[in-house]
Amino acid sequence: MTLTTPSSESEPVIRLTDIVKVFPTKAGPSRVLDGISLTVRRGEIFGIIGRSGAGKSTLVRCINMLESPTSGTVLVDGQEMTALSDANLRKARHRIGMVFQHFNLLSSRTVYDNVAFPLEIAGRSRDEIRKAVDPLLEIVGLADKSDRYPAQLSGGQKQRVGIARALAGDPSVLLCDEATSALDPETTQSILALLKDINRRLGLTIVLITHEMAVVKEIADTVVVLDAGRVVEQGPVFDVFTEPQSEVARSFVGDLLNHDLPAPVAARLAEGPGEGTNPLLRITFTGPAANTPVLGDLIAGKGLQANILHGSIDYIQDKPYGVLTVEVLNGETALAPSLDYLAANGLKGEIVGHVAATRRAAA
Ligand SMILES: Nc1ncnc2c1ncn2[C@@H]1O[C@H](COP(=O)(O)OP(=O)(O)OP(=O)(O)O)[C@@H](O)[C@H]1O
Repeated sequence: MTLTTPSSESEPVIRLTDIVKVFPTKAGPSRVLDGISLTVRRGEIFGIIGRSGAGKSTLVRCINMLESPTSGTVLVDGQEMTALSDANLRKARHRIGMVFQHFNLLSSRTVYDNVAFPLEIAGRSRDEIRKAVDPLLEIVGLADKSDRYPAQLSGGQKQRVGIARALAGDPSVLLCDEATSALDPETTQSILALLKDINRRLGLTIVLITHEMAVVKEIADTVVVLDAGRVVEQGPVFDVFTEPQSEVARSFVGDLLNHDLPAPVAARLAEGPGEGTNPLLRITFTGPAANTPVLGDLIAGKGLQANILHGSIDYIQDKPYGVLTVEVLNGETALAPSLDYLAANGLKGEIVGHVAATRRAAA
């Protein structure tokens, strides 16, 4: 096994071009996917996020052709899925593993037999099946539970079986449809860690759809934001988190990174600048600039007198991202040089409002 790191130079493994899906409904045709084009590169974890009804499940089902697009092309591992005969499509699907929100295990089969199932269907011998299944149960940490039935497992253990089963056909791509949505936060963490481990150790490309930005933030390299069947934003997870461009991405990111002012501070917001108010300065730290001793420099070097009101620091793809909101007590003299200092050091400084002053600058 080799450790792999995806990069923008990795070859494309999935390429969707102008995918449209129209469902007939009683109320008339419903255009659920409206011209989606995207590229997933080998070895990356690719997140697709959107609100309920955005078209995520339909899109992911178009990748393995459980749903056939009304128009557009689906290329997986060099094969045009949209042009295959039924027999060749069945073969091509063996190379695409899928993990479901509700596990979809066979209740009358043991853990071992659930994982073995796709290999039985593919006509493998008992010996071949054992050689494939035993290491998979090791990878997902269920080697000691191979004789149990699904009803005797926790939700997280069931999903581990689902993941092992999806890996049984030695897929080149793993599709995860809300794989952690039915799990509690702690179990979610352990399943995400397992997916990340599988991605890194096996170099397996993973596409995961979710409505939770925390999931994307935890493990994805690239993210696409879907809204009403269209891609409204896409890019490296760090970029989408730190500079979201679309309204949908902003609302997902805002919820998670808590940019909003805490209620007691918001209650002090004044209509605008004026007598008896102080400016609120928000400083955003990203990447290497996060290691600059900003506050010390501003206070000691620029004479800033500031009251810290709110702050957080987070790590996205192991890179720090922080936001600090301070009330500036001596804005008339220190604000301009402070903003210049921030700009010169590659940090974002912005005035996000004014609050009724409760303290004045020390003379
Ligand atoms: N077979 C179908 N016939 C008609 N409409 C459908 C069909 N399947 C899905 N839809 C509609 O397509 C839209 C997108 O559904 P989809 O399940 O892809 O969204 P989603 O983003 O995965 O939502 P959720 O997070 O709630 O699962 C919804 O409005 C849904 O009602």
